[in-house]
Amino acid sequence: MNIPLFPEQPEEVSTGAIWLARLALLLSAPLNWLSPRMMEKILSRLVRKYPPATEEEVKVIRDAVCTVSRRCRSQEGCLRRSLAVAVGTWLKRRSVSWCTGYALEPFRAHAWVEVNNNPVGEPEEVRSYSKVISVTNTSENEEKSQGELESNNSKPNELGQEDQPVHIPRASIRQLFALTKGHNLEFSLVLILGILSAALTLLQPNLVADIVEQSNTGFTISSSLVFLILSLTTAMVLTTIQYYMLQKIGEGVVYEARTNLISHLFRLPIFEFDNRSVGDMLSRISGDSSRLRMALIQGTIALTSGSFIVVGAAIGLALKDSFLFLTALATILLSFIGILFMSNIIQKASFRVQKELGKLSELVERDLHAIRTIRSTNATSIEEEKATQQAEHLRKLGIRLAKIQSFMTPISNMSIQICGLIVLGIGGYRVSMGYMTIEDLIAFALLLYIMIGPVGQIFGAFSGIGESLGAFARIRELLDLAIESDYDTNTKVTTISNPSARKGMVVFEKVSFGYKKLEFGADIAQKEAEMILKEVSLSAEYGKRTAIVGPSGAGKSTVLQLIERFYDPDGGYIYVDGKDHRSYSREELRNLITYVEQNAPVLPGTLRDNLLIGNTDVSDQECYDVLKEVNLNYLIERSPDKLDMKIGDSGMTLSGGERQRLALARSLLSNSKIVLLDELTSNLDSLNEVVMKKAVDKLRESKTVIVVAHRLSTIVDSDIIYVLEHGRIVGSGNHNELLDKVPLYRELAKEQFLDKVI
Ligand SMILES: Nc1ncnc2c1ncn2[C@@H]1O[C@H](COP(=O)(O)OP(=O)(O)OP(=O)(O)O)[C@@H](O)[C@H]1O
Repeated sequence: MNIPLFPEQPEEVSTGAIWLARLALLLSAPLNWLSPRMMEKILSRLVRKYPPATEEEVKVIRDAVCTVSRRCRSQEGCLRRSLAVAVGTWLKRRSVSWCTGYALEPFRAHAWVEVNNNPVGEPEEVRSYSKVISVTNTSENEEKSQGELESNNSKPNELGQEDQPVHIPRASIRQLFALTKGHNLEFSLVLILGILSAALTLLQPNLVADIVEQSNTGFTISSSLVFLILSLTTAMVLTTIQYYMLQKIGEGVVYEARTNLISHLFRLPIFEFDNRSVGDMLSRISGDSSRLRMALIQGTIALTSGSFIVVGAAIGLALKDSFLFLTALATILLSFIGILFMSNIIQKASFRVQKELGKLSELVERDLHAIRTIRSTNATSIEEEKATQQAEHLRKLGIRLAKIQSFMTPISNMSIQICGLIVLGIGGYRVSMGYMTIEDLIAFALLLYIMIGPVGQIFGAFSGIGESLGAFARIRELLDLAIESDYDTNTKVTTISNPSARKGMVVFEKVSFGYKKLEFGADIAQKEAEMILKEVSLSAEYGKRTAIVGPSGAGKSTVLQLIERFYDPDGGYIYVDGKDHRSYSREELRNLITYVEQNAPVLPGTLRDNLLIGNTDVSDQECYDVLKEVNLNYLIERSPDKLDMKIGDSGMTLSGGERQRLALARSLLSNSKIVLLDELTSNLDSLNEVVMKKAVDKLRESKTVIVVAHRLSTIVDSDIIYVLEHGRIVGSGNHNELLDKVPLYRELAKEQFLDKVI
């Protein structure tokens, strides 16, 4: 859902208002970078003196701002527009209130303008925003502040249809260099060093000219010679320091990009992982992040010392002969346009290389995970062939990129040579016509020579920046995805309460869900074929064991994933511990629940690490006790490292059954009220199955336990069993009741020789 924060088709306004809006947008632009509290301070200072605007006046400015600024479907957009309206009214010596707030869904934050506490022309929905900041137009005392915008000014995440990822995402140089924000001091130092070394370099031709002039009278150690040596060595030292500092900044930027990406990936909604490959994500963290360094170093050198030398030499050239200078400039500009065009192609080619590299990582990573299956099925050569083909494809793309890049150097060299030839040709002509002296032409050529290196540097930087922008675009593609909490709601969302959903219970009320996201406003009834769960109603009580059984693919694990809020239902309600489960923050909700996944994955690390995931407040003795309870005590007995014994990557050194028992041990240690166990006994022998049943029974005493199982022997004595078929509940009751009235259950029981009443 997109709330029209401001009208997308504003009313027509006068040209004067449009210009006022442009000015207001320009003046308010720097405010966009400030924290909401700072904005609040500045705006309240601005508006304090002036009388309040009328709603009509504000609407005119608002429509003008909406006409000038194109879109407003994000936090950033509404901030920009509402600030501009506030500044626009101030320019007209009027004032308004400026507010920001939280929306329940789908936006995290919103900003708007109020007159006499009424949002101007906003739809009803805005009233459901919980206000965070309000700057009033009457007195400072009335300024309200209810806390700061949470999660700082992180980039907006839009949820509209328009935001489908484009095929090749683009990133701008500004966005790339914004990564250096935390290194302003170092950057200023690099800039100063750049200016100093450029100044020293520009001095050198004059010093050489002096030395040549003085050498007419024989060689002497003149002050010019001393200065020349000094300027050469000082410039070298300054450049070394400059390079070192840039490398340092580069490392900082790579670190920043990497950590931002990692932290963002950890917070993406689960559905984002359904169609993305882990290998590709990893290559963005490792390869793409490293590529940012190159652009920053090359670009900054070119833009600091390089551009100063170019500007300084250009001024010198223009002073010597402006006509000749303009001719040289025209040739350089022409090749510059060509290079710019090629840099664009490099960016796209580099993006493709990175993307294919991601695919190769994905392929190898997947194979390495399934290495046992690959070996046992003799599929090594086939998989190797696939990886080789992908590497070959990558090689071809790399060569294509190299071809484009290698054009850059000859083009820049050729343009420089052409420039030199033109200067000499036209210069010679001008000397012969008496427009300039031969000494001036020599000096001109010398200055041009000094300029050549930095011009080449600048051209080269475009190639490097193009490549880094390709990599940065891939990083941004992930960073621009909304994180899980963006879809969060707050306590005010509590909608309908269900009297039967009491404390400690998990209740499903007509829950429908499909993995394929429905368009906004789509009728669920008409999309039944796409639904994995269809109007599922069930309830799991505290102190009882609730089982869900059914054929493979019926939707059993999906039920558990909805309770965890990995996905949100398309219809119906879920109540957890007496409340609509959307009324909790995800963190609160997950604190209430322990979830043991189907394959009981184990994190790489020690036995202790795995027992204490999410719950560090556990003593060693408790760990030993719980391991004994699940019959895993032999693990610590056979290893001298005890709880610190290492478990291989993904628990490879444990058997499937041991992993399941370890997962159960973890849930026995947790303090959560609700335990969800998905196929916990699939890998167990009958002895260990009995041990597990006992442990689950112990859990049931103080928790709500929901068990998903194929093997009916593990759940026949559950308090209530739900039978799920094709996403629908086809029966519920205890084992005996189900045998009697649900044919599917009877069939399942018969297959497992459990069709006897117990
Ligand atoms: N992330 C996903 N994206 C799309 N479809 C999915 C996803 N996860 C599961 N499905 C589909 O949803 C259906 C129900 O899956 P679910 O894992 O809930 O079944 P299940 O009853 O637990 O099966 P099993 O007993 O084999 O584990 C299946 O058809 C499955 O293919």
